[in-house]
Amino acid sequence: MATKKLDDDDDLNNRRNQTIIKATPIVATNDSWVTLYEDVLDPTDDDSEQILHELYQNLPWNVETDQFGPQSRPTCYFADPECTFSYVGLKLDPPSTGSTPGNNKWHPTVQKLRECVTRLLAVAGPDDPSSPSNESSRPLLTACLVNLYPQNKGFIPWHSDEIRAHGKDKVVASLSLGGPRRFQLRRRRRVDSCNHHTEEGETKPRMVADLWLPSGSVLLMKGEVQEHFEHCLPLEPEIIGDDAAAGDDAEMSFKKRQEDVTINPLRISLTFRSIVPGYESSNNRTIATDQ
Ligand SMILES: O=C(O)CCC(=O)C(=O)O
Ligand SMILES: [Fe+2]
Repeated sequence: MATKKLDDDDDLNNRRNQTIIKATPIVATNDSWVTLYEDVLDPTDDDSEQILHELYQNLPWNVETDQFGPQSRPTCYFADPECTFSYVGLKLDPPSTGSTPGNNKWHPTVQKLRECVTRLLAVAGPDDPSSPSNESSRPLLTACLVNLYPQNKGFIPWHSDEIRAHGKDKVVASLSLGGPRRFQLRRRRRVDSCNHHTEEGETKPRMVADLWLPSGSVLLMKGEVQEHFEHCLPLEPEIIGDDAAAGDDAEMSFKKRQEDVTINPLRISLTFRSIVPGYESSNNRTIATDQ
């Protein structure tokens, strides 16, 4: 994707293709993997900035209403035929052309990014157990929920993704554009038969990760991650620390800092998913309520 401008220059293309993608394991147990891949898109290439603004302006954003009310950010959904995503009382179907029901209509840029993330997961390494196996003949990434976090707005509260339709690999691979925005991951709490809260791995700290997702990175969640963990993307408070209460100088310096730094910058995430075509219709499932 980032090589678009270099199409006529094989030498440069070759060099770019050798760019090192940094992989940081965040969770790696026998059934759950969370890995952050950085520099999947080159952040120094203005392409990622251009793609961010193209998607921001051109995608058909919509604030969906789920069982808890209007969602905390606009989204839009692309998917292969019959790849319905049902979560929190909401059913998202693949876009259709209108006259041809079920005809898939991926936005061309989202489609190119799907190919880019598919390539990343394919080369993530056969020795890496977090690398999805995709033994079926259909594409691994069949759907994409795109999330918009407008500047100083847009967040996602603590939740686990509803992945019952995501097949064996249970892949959610989130490509970040813009930002950075904060991402937190913690162990899930469960209520036992006596109505007591219990935590998975009670001897370990509950919070597992608290990091900033850089533009051009991909956060892969795979396996039983949603079963054992929950995640969120909070909004940072606009006033940090005691500065506002600490007198004129501090207030001035805070205002200055605000001019220099956008605390919650515009971000778009493309969450590519391994939804199995026909799963929801053939299972005629009831809607889960775990977000
Ligand atoms: O924006 C992200 O990277 C993750 C979004 C998310 O948690 C979701 O769509 O379920
Ligand atoms: Fe999520």
